[in-house]
Amino acid sequence: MSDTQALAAEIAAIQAEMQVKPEIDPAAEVQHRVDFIKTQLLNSGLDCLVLGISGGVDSSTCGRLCQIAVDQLNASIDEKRYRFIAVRLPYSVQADEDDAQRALAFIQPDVTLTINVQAGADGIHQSVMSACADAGLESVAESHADFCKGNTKARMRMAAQFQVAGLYRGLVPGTDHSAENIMGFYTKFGDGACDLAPLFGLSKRQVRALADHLGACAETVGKVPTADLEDNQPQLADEQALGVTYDQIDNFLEGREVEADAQQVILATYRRTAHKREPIPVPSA
Ligand SMILES: Nc1ncnc2c1ncn2[C@@H]1O[C@H](COP(=O)(O)OP(=O)(O)OC[C@H]2O[C@@H]([n+]3cccc(C(=O)O)c3)[C@H](O)[C@@H]2O)[C@@H](O)[C@H]1O
Ligand SMILES: Nc1ncnc2c1ncn2[C@@H]1O[C@H](COP(=O)(O)OP(=O)(O)OP(=O)(O)O)[C@@H](O)[C@H]1O
Ligand SMILES: [Mg+2]
Repeated sequence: MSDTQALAAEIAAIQAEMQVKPEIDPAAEVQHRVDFIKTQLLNSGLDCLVLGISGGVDSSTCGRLCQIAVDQLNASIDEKRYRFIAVRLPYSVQADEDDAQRALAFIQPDVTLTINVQAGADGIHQSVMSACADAGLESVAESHADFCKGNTKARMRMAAQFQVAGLYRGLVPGTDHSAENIMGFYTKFGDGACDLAPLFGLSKRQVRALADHLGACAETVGKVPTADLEDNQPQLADEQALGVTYDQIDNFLEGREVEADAQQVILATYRRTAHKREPIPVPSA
């Protein structure tokens, strides 16, 4: 096989793994994913869904799908057994809190909780930093420590959601879709940790199309994606961190033309983050 053929085969395999369709019917995708959520909840024997709502388009869309799913389940048994619990998880005060409130107004969750993750994230960060210093480990650049602390914030959010799920017999959906999945653009065992991933198989623009179909307002549908994890770079746009645009990632996923340099970044990032998509390695028997 020539290098060109090997590259084409690798791209085709990644596209198949990511399961993104070149075109979608948003109404059909909504019902398909609502049915998926209902099946997962029924099969679990549990009673609720617990999801962090940031104000971004991913959690707005996933949250609305969850609320529709529990509404449909309750209607089918004519009883209010199932609930969707939306969780606001600010680190102190969130700069784009207005967007989060807009998202909640769109989702209309059965229950909304607000859990400030600052004390937990700061506590573990400070304990880690002083333990490393006390042990004489070399100091790391302030920017790198802040980046790592950002991942701790994501893991605090994960811990909070799973505690609520434990308390009230719930599942934790995740908001990872294929444009994030291909780039490994999530915190391992942070927002990447979930019981089900209803948005998988969608590109970012397809997530926006579902949000629009569901009736989200233009601000939510078009909101600039941000992980907003770093103290030193608040509201950093994902596209700046990724080095490619979501349009370029979506074009790759949907099998459209992609500029050569963007394709290189996508492939290199996919390979580097393979460990996040693999099962945990174990020794052979
Ligand atoms: N080759 C390898 N084989 C097995 N494991 C490997 C490994 N390389 C790293 N690891 C492990 O993985 C860890 C690194 O992964 P991780 O902790 O995730 O950290 P990392 O991938 O470095 O950072 C997460 C990235 O995702 C972004 N993010 C996070 C959360 C939400 C969003 C969003 O879109 O909103 C984006 C965040 O801004 C950042 O750019 C290492 O510390 C190590 O434990
Ligand atoms: N401040 C927050 N409050 C509640 N949940 C949060 C918060 N920040 C992140 N999350 C959770 O972590 C998930 C991953 O964040 P991510 O930024 O990828 O999604 P988003 O904010 O919904 O959309 P976008 O990627 O467009 O910003 C969110 O979907 C949400 O479930
Ligand atoms: Mg976000």
